[in-house]
Amino acid sequence: MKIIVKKDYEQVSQAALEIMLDIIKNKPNAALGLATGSTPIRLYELMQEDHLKNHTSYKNIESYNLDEYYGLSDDNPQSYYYFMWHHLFNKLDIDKKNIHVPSGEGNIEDVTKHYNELLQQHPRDIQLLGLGSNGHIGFNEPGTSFQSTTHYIALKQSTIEDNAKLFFNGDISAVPTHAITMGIQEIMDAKKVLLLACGERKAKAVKGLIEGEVTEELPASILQKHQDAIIIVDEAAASLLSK
Ligand SMILES: O=P(O)(O)OC[C@H]1O[C@](O)(CO)[C@@H](O)[C@@H]1O
Repeated sequence: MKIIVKKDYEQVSQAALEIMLDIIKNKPNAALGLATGSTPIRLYELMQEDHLKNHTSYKNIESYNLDEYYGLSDDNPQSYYYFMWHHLFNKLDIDKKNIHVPSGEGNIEDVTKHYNELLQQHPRDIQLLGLGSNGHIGFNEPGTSFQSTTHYIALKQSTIEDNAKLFFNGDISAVPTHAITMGIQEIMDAKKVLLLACGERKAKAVKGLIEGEVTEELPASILQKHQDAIIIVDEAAASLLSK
């Protein structure tokens, strides 16, 4: 694992941009594993700015998102599909048919089977990740098997509380209690993994991820075993690291 500590959120986002652009420019048909949450928002803005200024092409880029709330349709402003359009895709020249987000509706078995098959057929060149304050990646909550593939999961109360900030007026009662998430095995299948974490609230999970034992109780710790994982954190998120 390569650990990069940057001063603040802006510098974390700039460093992440360089890594993303390196892939996109060198492989115009790259498959990107993308994430939601508040952390990648600035990175996505920078990608949009770069596209408008430098015309980096996304015409043949494919995207595969980590997760979706169960019970929300694509056009629900609180869905992750909508989030991705709003924060990233709307300003890129990406082909709509190359955008993939697990469906938050329909028969759970069908939805998970379909996404599993899709991921098997399209290995990701990079997987971008945020980090839950409880150490989750995607919506793989503590206790999820490292062998998991796409599945339906009940969100922990702490995740519901953390994520309420992205809902209208921070309304916790509006946050769905379940989600469909890419599994840990599928995250590990990506050629490169890029995890971003900022703020003091993430410091404990960052310490566990980097210095703790590899355990299903802290899902992100599995990244210690990935052959090309890059962790970029700001000083606040790095504050509990011993070196
Ligand atoms: O970046 P934030 O807002 O702290 O949130 C991270 C969250 O986003 C996600 O990446 C959603 O997929 C989860 O891993 C986590 O719940």
